[in-house]
Amino acid sequence: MPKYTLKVLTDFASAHTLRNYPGNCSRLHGHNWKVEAEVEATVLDALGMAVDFKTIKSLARDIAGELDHTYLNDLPPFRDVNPTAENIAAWFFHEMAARLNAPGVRVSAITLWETERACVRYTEESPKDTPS
Ligand SMILES: Nc1nc2c(c(=O)[nH]1)N=C([C@H](O)[C@H](O)COP(=O)(O)OP(=O)(O)OP(=O)(O)O)CN2
Ligand SMILES: [Zn+2]
Repeated sequence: MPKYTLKVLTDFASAHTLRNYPGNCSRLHGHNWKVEAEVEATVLDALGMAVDFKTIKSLARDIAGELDHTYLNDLPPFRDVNPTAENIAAWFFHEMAARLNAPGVRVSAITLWETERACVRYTEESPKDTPS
């Protein structure tokens, strides 16, 4: 079966502190975060598109916009959850999945670059991928 993986890029700038971190990342500092959002589909529409890039760019930008120029620790999702790259990527994935309303298309991965040298890629295994 064919599989199309589409990827769009966006970014945001925000500050955070890592609670209980044994080092200087527990101090206030900021990053220019980069987000790679991937969605996958197995079928194309009559135009030959899995989903319009404009649709997924707009979604990714809207979600990134909620984080842009904020202090992440103050936002509801990160008041009790440390705003690590891992937790931000997972939150972004779930926000994107909840808002993507295109038949036969699903969010497959969010890669979040915290610096130019470090990123996390968040995915979710479907039950059929899990060994029994
Ligand atoms: N697994 C994770 N490790 C770290 C995270 C994280 O979210 N997940 N976050 C941090 C800090 O936020 C920190 O700001 C990152 O700093 P660092 O990796 O030290 O980046 P630098 O570019 O400043 O440092 P170099 O050592 O020069 O690469 C830390 N770890
Ligand atoms: Zn940091």
